[in-house]
Amino acid sequence: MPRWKVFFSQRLRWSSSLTQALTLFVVTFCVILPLCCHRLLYSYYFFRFMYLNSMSEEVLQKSLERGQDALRFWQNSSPLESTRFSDVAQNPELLVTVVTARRNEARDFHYLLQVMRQISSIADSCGEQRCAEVMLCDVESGPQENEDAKLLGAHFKVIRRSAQEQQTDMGRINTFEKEKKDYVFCLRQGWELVKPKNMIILEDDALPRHDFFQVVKDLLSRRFAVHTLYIKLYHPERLQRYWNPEPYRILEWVGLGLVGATALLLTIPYWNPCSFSFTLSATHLIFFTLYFMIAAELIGRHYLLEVRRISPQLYAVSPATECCTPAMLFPGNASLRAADLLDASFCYKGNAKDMVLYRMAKISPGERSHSVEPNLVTHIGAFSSVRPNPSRPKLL
Ligand SMILES: CC(=O)N[C@H]1[C@@H](OP(=O)(O)OP(=O)(O)OC[C@H]2O[C@@H](n3ccc(=O)[nH]c3=O)[C@H](O)[C@@H]2O)O[C@H](CO)[C@H](O)[C@@H]1O
Repeated sequence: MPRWKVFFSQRLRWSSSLTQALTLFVVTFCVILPLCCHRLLYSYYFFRFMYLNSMSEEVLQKSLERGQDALRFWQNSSPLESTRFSDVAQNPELLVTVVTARRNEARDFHYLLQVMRQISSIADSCGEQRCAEVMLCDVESGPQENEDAKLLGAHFKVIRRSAQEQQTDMGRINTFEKEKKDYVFCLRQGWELVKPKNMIILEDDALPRHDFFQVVKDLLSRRFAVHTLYIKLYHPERLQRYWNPEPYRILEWVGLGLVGATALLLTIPYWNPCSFSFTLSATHLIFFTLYFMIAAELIGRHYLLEVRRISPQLYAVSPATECCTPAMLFPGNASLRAADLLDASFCYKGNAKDMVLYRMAKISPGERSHSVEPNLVTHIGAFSSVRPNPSRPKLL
């Protein structure tokens, strides 16, 4: 064949491959995904300007209704029905301590009542024995009392920081140091009172999911748990993206792309509807790996993680991420070690207890910390009790 013919046929092949690739990208990323994902809150395609306000209002409204329901539930339930919770057994396999303070701005939402109602309804989900002993740790220090904690006093064991201790804190330390001291108090009291084999500390706006105890049980049966200072059971959804500085996520991302690309290239000859001229080659593998990686990030890693809920064994464990402590599992006597580490640091704005714990675990010899994904609790606290709030908080 003359050289000019070879040249042109090569150019034609290249340009046809390029056109196919471009068409695929445009159709996927500019048509199909925007159509499918524009209502997904944690997707890059989320139409914030159209849906954020209405979705935020809807979530606030639902939380308010759940709060009012929970209030009626606890007001109407006889203490006798739930004395099973107020008698806390010694040396339980698991103790759940819920840290609570009065929430003036979100009084009507009754976060604590919602959380305790959910815990009481899933506490028997582990088979014959109750999944955990449950305790409340009321750290309210203001002149008004924590009414929700008072109402629950008839159903659960409640421990309180002594008035004298709180007086010492008041006015002398900032909110974040006070929050840390409260947390340390609850960690130590829980341990001293019942000597549990493992402890969970929940913040009063962390609503456990239905499979909470099954997954915790599975985590505790895995070998890594023995050598762990803490396992984070929640990380904010908005920070779950691949494009975040967490090294293990990059591995997961590339792995996902490679698996998707290989599966596609191996199966394409059997179902190729448009007769694309794809064959298994390094260029195609790289192209489709990138294609799947971009798609996964744009759809939102959060939604891919949801698939893991199929079974407790599928929940992923990775090195701990920085932010937030709404739900923390302390295996063995780690709660005492964590209390000591927190006690040794001073908290202030920008250096709250979550950051301190994360950093202390990193620099303390022999200590390791982990996160589990997807989340085991839903964070329902739209209004913070330690930071200023907007009048109508948004979901993002
Ligand atoms: C979802 C999320 O990102 N939550 C984090 C955010 O909390 P938030 O800013 O959302 O504050 P929050 O109102 O959820 O309070 C966190 C916890 O502190 C308790 N509390 C409050 C006031 C007080 O004087 N003493 C006290 O112990 C309160 O009962 C709750 O259990 O920042 C905190 C650190 O500052 C923690 O890292 C929270 O996990």
